[in-house]
Amino acid sequence: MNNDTICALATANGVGALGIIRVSGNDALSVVQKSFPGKKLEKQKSHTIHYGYFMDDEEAIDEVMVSIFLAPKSFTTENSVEIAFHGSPHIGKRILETLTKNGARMAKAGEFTLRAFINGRIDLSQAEAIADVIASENEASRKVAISQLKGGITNEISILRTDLLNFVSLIELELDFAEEDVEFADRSALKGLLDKIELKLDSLIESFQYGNAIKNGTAVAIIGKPNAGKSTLLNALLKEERAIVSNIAGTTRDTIEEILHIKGHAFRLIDTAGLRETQDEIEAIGVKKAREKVENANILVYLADAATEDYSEDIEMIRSLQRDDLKLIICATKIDEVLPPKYETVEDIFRSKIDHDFDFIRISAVENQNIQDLKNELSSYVEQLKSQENNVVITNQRHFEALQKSLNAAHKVKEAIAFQISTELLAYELRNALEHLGEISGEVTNDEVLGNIFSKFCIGK
Ligand SMILES: Nc1nc2c(c(=O)[nH]1)N(C=O)[C@@H](CNc1ccc(C(=O)N[C@@H](CCC(=O)O)C(=O)O)cc1)CN2
Ligand SMILES: Nc1nc2c(ncn2[C@@H]2O[C@H](COP(=O)(O)OP(=O)(O)OP(=O)(O)O)[C@@H](O)[C@H]2O)c(=O)[nH]1
Repeated sequence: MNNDTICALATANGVGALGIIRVSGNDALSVVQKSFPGKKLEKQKSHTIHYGYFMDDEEAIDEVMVSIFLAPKSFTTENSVEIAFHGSPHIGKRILETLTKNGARMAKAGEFTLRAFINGRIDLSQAEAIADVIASENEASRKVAISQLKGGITNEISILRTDLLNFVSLIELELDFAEEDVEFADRSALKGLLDKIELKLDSLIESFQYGNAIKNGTAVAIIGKPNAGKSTLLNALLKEERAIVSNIAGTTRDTIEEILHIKGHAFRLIDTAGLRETQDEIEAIGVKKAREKVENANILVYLADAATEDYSEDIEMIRSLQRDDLKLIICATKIDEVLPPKYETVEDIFRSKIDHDFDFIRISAVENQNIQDLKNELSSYVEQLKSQENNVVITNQRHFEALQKSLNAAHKVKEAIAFQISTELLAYELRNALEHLGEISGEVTNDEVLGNIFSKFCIGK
């Protein structure tokens, strides 16, 4: 690790009452001292705050407060200084320029947190939790991020790792004494441990569904034939919400999403850009576009006009879209236009033709009938994921993948035991399981993974 002294704006880039610049590294105090002549910073105690003017040569840039954190008692564990200035972006820029002249360099994205990780203050899952805390937008996401920051996942996993490590040592001992044909590691005890580990990993892996709902929201696709009432329903759902329209990069195509909050959880109502095109085009795109829309959705809300007679196309569409992990809600729309017996028959038609669980709701978007029922139904999807929740919820794709790989290796160890495959293979898969668990806390890692994680941080974090 290099010992450069780094600096960056820690607050958001824009006008504020105050702005804060952080400086971290061996020379943090002397770098700031050059511009803060009033007080001998080296002589001050850690965690003290000092008043004065920040100078560029003879020129006073701003009246500031300087806070000192002496190694190892700082976020990065290095000497750190924070400069709180009047929140003008111009002043922030002048101070950073001066610090650079004084011998600091501008920090890269995530570099403060990277240092906190490399210097052992936090593990990798905690570093990721910091990014999640910053990104949290509601109580649900804040709570899981803080629990992860406090070491939630690492604690769960380190117990499993310790037990596994124990067996790895015994198995390696067997390999060392291969000639003698002894068994140090009790196979049935190992199998017992693996059962326990599989259970734990299974439940952590399962929690990712809820974690994902918290972190990214639940994706809802609204599909139906032209004129079924999709736009009208969307407007009815979003009535009291300020619709946030976002372009999500990285998906195969541009999708527009409108965010709907129900009981503290976010639902992303997915719209594919360009779906509302001319009539010809809608017919041409049909199933293909609908499939793209539903591909990554958790819930499909299918709208069928209660006033029509023939539902064969709707049924065909639903059949071609249905998947086991997709919650299906069929809505008979425009019920204000028909008499009750009619929508009873609509439900019967769908019930007899679709061999997939679904909820059926009759709505009128125009008269705002039963829109709340639909919201409740959406909400119950998340509530039901939550009820499977364990204490620790996985919200991170990287952790999810590491847990899956570890579970896979655990399965293979069990196979190796059951079929009495070589001790070498057993040791190999055990180490594999261990290594994948270690990836989560970063005990096992590589530069590419680190680069990937920290480059996504903002500058100054
Ligand atoms: N001003 C300021 N506020 C901040 C941060 C910061 O860097 N600066 N943080 C940055 O993310 C977060 C808090 N995280 C921190 C973690 C550890 C230490 C620290 O100095 N720990 C020492 C001393 C602890 C003590 O005095 O009890 C230590 O643990 O040794 C500081 C901030 C949020 N608020
Ligand atoms: N009576 C009644 N009319 C409705 C209702 N919902 C939608 N409509 C009408 O049905 C027509 C089509 O509604 P849209 O919301 O544009 O339907 P859509 O599915 O978005 O249509 P496309 O954009 O062509 O796919 C409009 O004239 C709406 O006013 C409803 O609940 N009751």
